[in-house]
Amino acid sequence: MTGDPRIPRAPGLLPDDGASAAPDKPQLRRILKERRRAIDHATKRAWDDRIGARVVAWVQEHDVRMLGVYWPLAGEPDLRPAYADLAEAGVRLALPVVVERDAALGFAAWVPGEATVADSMGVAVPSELRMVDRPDALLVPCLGFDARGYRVGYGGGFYDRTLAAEPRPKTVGIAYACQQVAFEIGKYDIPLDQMITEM
Ligand SMILES: Nc1nc2c(c(=O)[nH]1)N(C=O)[C@@H](CNc1ccc(C(=O)N[C@@H](CCC(=O)O)C(=O)O)cc1)CN2
Ligand SMILES: Nc1ncnc2c1ncn2[C@@H]1O[C@H](COP(=O)(O)OP(=O)(O)OP(=O)(O)O)[C@@H](O)[C@H]1O
Repeated sequence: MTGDPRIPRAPGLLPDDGASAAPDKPQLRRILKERRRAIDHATKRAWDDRIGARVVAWVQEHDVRMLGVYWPLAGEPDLRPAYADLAEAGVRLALPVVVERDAALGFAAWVPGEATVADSMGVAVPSELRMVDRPDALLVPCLGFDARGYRVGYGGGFYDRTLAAEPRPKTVGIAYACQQVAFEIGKYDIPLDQMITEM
């Protein structure tokens, strides 16, 4: 995936060349959250539209029956308009649910427009939980990612644990291009199949 033209080098700080001293993970998470916060509202809306259109095209190309989506948290790309298009095209959707602290994520069926409530972690989940099997493909929100598709998340390890069990679902990392960084890979890290950004 190194050669994917949709994964450009992020400009500025933290070149993804392995040459500079890597900041630690908490520091890296702070930097990445700041970068995301610095994106102005109109730009974010335009980027989210582009990412959403690419997600719809990817889902159609890969014949996905059930897609694990995410409800946007703190500056993550908001792809809810694309979710509505996908549902209309017959794709079943599911939202991730933290069932236990140190476990894989669960997934609950969700239809756009259906009511949600904030769970104990502040993440929106369907008010009425209809749990389903792990979807055949997942959109994975990334706080950071590298050229090989490795991901930095919020640190709970939820997606890593979710992807540990075979057969693995297809995975598409979702992030803005400015979130590409170099970092040290942990032993549980599994690279994503593909990244989709606005670039
Ligand atoms: N949109 C979205 N949903 C998701 C995830 C995610 O990364 N993004 N998750 C991926 O694992 C799971 C939830 N995991 C979470 C892990 C940590 C924190 C957390 O530390 N939140 C901070 C606030 C973060 C911020 O404001 O930037 C906090 O509560 O203090 C939240 C959710 C399932 N759902
Ligand atoms: N497959 C796994 N089995 C057991 N523990 C795991 C597994 N994957 C991750 N973990 C645990 O989760 C912790 C957090 O992982 P990491 O720092 O990679 O989180 P993250 O990918 O940034 O977060 P998240 O996936 O929640 O967004 C790891 O230190 C590890 O202890």
